[in-house]
Amino acid sequence: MRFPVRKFFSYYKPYLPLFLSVLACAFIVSALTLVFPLLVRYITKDVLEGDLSTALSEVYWIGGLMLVLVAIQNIGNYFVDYKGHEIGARMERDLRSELFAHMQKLSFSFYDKEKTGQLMSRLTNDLLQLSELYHHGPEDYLKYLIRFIGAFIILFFINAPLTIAVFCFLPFLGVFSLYFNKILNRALRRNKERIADVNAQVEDSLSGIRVVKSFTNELIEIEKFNRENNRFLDSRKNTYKAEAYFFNGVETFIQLITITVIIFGSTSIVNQILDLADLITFLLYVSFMIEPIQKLTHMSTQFQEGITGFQRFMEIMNLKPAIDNKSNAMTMPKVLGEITFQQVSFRYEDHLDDVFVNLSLTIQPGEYVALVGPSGAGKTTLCSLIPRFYDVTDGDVLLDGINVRDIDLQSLRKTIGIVQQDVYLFAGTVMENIRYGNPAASDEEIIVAAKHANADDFIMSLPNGYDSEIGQRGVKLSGGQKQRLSIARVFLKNPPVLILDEATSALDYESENIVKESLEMLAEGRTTIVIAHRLSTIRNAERIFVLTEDGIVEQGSHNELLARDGAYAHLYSKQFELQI
Ligand SMILES: Nc1ncnc2c1ncn2[C@@H]1O[C@H](COP(=O)(O)OP(=O)(O)OP(=O)(O)O)[C@@H](O)[C@H]1O
Repeated sequence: MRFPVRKFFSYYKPYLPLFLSVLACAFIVSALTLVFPLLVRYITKDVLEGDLSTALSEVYWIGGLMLVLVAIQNIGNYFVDYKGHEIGARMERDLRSELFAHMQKLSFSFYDKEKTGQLMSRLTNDLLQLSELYHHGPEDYLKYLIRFIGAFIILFFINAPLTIAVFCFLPFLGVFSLYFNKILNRALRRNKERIADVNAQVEDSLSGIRVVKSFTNELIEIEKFNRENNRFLDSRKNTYKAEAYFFNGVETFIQLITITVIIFGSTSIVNQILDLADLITFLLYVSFMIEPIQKLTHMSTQFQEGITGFQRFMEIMNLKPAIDNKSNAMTMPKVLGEITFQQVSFRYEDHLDDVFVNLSLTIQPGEYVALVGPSGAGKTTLCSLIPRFYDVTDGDVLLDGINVRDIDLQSLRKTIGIVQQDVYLFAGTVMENIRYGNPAASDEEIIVAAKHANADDFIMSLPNGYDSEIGQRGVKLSGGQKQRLSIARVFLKNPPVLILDEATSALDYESENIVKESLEMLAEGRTTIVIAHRLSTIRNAERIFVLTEDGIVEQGSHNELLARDGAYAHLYSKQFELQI
């Protein structure tokens, strides 16, 4: 991936005035640094040429001048350090926010492929060195470039042949640095991938800690973690090896430069081409030239980390959401809730087989229908096409006769409420979790929704009522209680279309009855699609669709389908036998 230079620099835009003042300050500080060896040269020449009384008085005023310069430099450095770092940190914050906002837009198909822990790593670890790069990058390069060019000019005036001898090493040093920067970039990129794998492993193991413990598989998890941790160590070892080659290679060049100056300088003194004061000044300016090389070499790891972090940031930013709004997407006015699948075919990305082909069906506004069929037939998938969690491979899905692809995504998804078997609650209070259904709802509306969902009684029995913390993913609640909170959330959302995907299948008999009651209330006046394995729960559906790998093979009421003695009757009798 080529480094996106323009995009990288675009993040300076909001802070340009402040950043330019930091740069100007860095410029002044660097330029002032160049004056010091000249002052030293001035004094040394006076002392060496024997004019001691003048030298002494000049030492005082030059010393005073140096103090003033040092004070200006330190104030300037304080401003550069503090404000420069602040700007860098702000920019890193901006990138992180932008990445998170972008991730929110990416579609299900993206999340099907990516591991959560790795994405977390991109958001945190990867961006950590960016503030340093944004701050130190331009500022240090400017600072050191000024010193370097300044030192070169002054050196050239002191002794041109010696300066040229010193500069002969630089092209080699340049090629050497470029080569190792490439190797470092690769090594640091691998580091980031490996730490992302470690994060993914932690996320996976800790999210499933209950399963780990119930199977007493802690040792397996520790082994898996250690494997990733060791891979991270290996990649770091490679990075340190590259760094050691690089740093020491640069040091060798620097030593060669110093030795050259000493040998050529000493012979020049012997040949009376150069005096001692010039040689001291020369050595000071050479150190001025060398210091930038050393500093930039040692910072190159940080810079490269920032660069690889930015490249990995751009990999995600360049991804377009697989499902997005059309430019002229329409906002739905009042939705009646008619749902039509027209010759719909669907295949998951990277999969060879279609989940269904040429499937057609229509659900009337306000109708209560059930979707049954063997596991893996595609019931959940079919329902996920209505809110466009995935787009059809072929055919159309219509809501009130309008193609869902033509509807603004927010507007479309606002019309659909989903209650699943797998309830996801956020760490926070009961109130906050129900409010998720409608962030603008008042406390009173939330309590009404909870009452409709048969949740008010148990909420009031919690230590802090609606303000009780429910723990990560709602661990402090029972399955039935979590389900009732999720139903309250949908009551609050008040959508005209409802999808109940195995909403009661994980519950015991008593909880199931309470939840069923609230679901029936929720379904009133809405187009409702119920996905159920337990056929006894959908007997009252107006129509039942039987979905198998051959598509919709039957539809009708419970009694009609039993009378037909086909697939549904077969499924039903199988379940009935099992229950006996
Ligand atoms: N995100 C996904 N990526 C790839 N394939 C998937 C994905 N989700 C489901 N599938 C596959 O699509 C097919 C249909 O799955 P789906 O969950 O829709 O079936 P289902 O009828 O709802 O099953 P169940 O009754 O067991 O919940 C299955 O073969 C499944 O493996």
